[in-house]
Amino acid sequence: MASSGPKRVPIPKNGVDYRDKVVLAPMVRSGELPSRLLALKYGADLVWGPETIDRAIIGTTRRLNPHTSTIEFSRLPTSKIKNPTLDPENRESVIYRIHPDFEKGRLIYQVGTANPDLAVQAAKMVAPDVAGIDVNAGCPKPFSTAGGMGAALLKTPDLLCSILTKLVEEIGKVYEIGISVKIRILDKPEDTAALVKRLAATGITGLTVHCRTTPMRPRERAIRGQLKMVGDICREAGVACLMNGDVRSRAEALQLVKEYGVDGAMIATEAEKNPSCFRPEAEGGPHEWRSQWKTVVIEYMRFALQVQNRWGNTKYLLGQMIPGKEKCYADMNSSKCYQDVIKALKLDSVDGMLEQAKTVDERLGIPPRESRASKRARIKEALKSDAPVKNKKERHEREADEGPNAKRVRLPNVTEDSVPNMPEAAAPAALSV
Ligand SMILES: Cc1cc2nc3c(=O)[nH]c(=O)nc-3n(C[C@H](O)[C@H](O)[C@H](O)COP(=O)(O)O)c2cc1C
Repeated sequence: MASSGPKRVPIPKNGVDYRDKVVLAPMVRSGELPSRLLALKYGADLVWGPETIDRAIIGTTRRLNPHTSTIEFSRLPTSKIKNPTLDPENRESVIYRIHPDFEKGRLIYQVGTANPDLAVQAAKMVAPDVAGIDVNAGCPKPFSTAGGMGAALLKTPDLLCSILTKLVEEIGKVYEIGISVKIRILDKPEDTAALVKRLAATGITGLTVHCRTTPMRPRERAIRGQLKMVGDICREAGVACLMNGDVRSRAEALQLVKEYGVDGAMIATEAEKNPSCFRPEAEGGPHEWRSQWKTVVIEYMRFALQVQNRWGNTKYLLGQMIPGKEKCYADMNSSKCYQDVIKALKLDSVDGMLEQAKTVDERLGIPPRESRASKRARIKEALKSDAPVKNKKERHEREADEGPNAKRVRLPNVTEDSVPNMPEAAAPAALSV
């Protein structure tokens, strides 16, 4: 990889060298702990956590969860304050979760901020547990830019530089971890160049450039025309430069890094769908998604259960990883708890996963519920011989099967909603006549 240069900012003792790395991008929702662990398992060199706003992490309580061996930063949800009887370990209150063993030296915390003091306060909360702090200066969403955060910082370079300088002085140097920034390109290359020069002079050790301008939609092709220039400026300043935008695999990343003279690459959307994109070619490269998604999903489920991931997040990620055309996509979508989804994915016979799912449901306080798909299948089964006859042809067919005098008993008012939850084995008997 192109990592030689006239100058190199020294690598902090507890921090990371961003050079020669293919990394998982920061992704709200899609960058929670199980997703990061899976990316690492498949070979990601570093993982970014989802952007977490400074005020969200400030004031949280750090504790080790003995059930999962993870460090959790949590706060009391408002509902819990109103109702003190709620389970004190309610997962919904966890703002950020880290696996101190698996992520050691490889996790970058991304902060959303528009205020140097709050940025430092937030960074102090997690600094002993992470290898670097990254500032989000690229998010175009109104919830970020409205507060002057994310891509809005590209228009206030003085503020962005003061945030980075303060983080370098009060966090980077004190905790000896890396400080970096993630930006987007600006319309004019000369404006991007001027900005990157200023940022690189703040003492940061890494800079990621997302090769899209702020108004560009994710589906628009990344523009790589300014990339070499950004890489050159960073190298001149001794700052590692990661490229981002439309990188789909480790192999492609390595080739692009060479082509554009940057130090590494960051993958987002492809990793969300198929984290095996980080697999080295020597290990077979990425799985072919449409045919082998299940291999990846099984590994994901192992991590989700192991760290007792929030159910809603697990379901969301499964929605990204399972091709929409698969039959089990709909079943997964109607799942209401871990036990449901394990059955929907037909993983009940895999390594005690169903048992584990039961424990996790209990720990997360998710009441056992039957999915719509399973309920529908059960009702269909129970009503099979009693379904109303639609037309003459159907009646003839049925009479041929059962004889004209076959006893036909309709179940009164049995609808999908009126069938109570009951063990599947008990259902047909309860409905038989
Ligand atoms: C679901 C999702 C969430 C994202 N959240 C963040 C975020 O928290 N912080 C950030 O800097 N960028 C975020 N991004 C942008 C990505 O990090 C990345 O810059 C962008 O998707 C381009 O990379 P790609 O072409 O590989 O998808 C997010 C993207 C996606 C798809």
